[in-house]
Amino acid sequence: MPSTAPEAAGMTLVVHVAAAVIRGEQQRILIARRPVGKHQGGLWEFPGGKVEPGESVESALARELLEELGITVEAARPLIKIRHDYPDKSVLLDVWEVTRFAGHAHGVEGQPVAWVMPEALPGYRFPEANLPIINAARLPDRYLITPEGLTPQALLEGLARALAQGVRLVQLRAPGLDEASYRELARQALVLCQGRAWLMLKGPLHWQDEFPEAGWHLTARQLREPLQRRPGGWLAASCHSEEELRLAAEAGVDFVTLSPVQSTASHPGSPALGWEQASALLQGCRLPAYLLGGLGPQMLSRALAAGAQGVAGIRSFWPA
Ligand SMILES: Nc1nc2c([nH]c(=O)n2[C@@H]2O[C@H](COP(=O)(O)OP(=O)(O)OP(=O)(O)O)[C@@H](O)[C@H]2O)c(=O)[nH]1
Ligand SMILES: [Mg+2]
Repeated sequence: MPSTAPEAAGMTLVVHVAAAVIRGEQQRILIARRPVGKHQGGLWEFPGGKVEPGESVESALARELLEELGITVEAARPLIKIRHDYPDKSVLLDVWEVTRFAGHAHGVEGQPVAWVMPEALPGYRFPEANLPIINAARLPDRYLITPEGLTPQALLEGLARALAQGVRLVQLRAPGLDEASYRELARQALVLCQGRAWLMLKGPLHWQDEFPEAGWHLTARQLREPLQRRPGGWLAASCHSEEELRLAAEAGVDFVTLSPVQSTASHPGSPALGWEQASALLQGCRLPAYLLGGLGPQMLSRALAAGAQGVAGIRSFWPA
């Protein structure tokens, strides 16, 4: 698709930028240092540059990475799009994950480059717009939500199987359990997940202090309550509308689920968004978002094309 960059959105000129999260060995990611004197100079960045008029974002990405790093892109997929207003400039960062490339990556323009582990990214200074990119680069493309109606024992057994299959992000959802049983289950699940996957818990925010290693997944209702963000684990939220996506962004959550994309057995009463509306909502959302609701792993490429971080699932992701 031809680019409209720089595009006029109302009165604001938005500079369309193609940027790359380049994966190398051991999942390391290439970052480069912006020359002092340039916009956001001296900070680290994901390599890339402006999309030229008439150029597609994929061509721009390939051209910029050849110019700046001397590499040829062989495989890439959309990761996240971030619209950001700096005091002096508005950008649309169109970020792609480069999963395969040829050539030896080096700073062609003399800029320092570094291959860093995803979890080390938060230790580098990036431009203000980049935080969601860092989160998107660290998060996996599948988010498992545990099915309801299972005993704690069955939940732990299923969780162990899911971890063995490589699941890296899990939400412990067990609405049928009383509070004490849920908290006990959470403690055991955290032990299972340690060093293998991130565990997201649900419940009142004052429980968080009991589970410092856990992430927290807020309900849409909790998004409307006063929120105290704690340092440490991930903070996520369940969103179903444009308003909730906006509240999540304002609350500073790290990622969201957007649901229901299709109608599901677990939530029969909720009207589905459908793919078209889900994609439209993602266009306006700067946070990594997992699509949820009647989707399975086979819908991953469609979700990525719609602008999602990936797919979240309950039954379809639960190991048999
Ligand atoms: N490449 C890149 N640009 C970023 C990032 N984050 C961010 O805010 N930007 C902003 O996006 C714009 C694109 O910048 P660029 O300087 O790379 O563009 P370019 O390669 O075409 O450079 P040029 O202006 O020297 O031709 C800049 O205003 C920059 O500050 C990032 O992670 N990577
Ligand atoms: Mg550049």
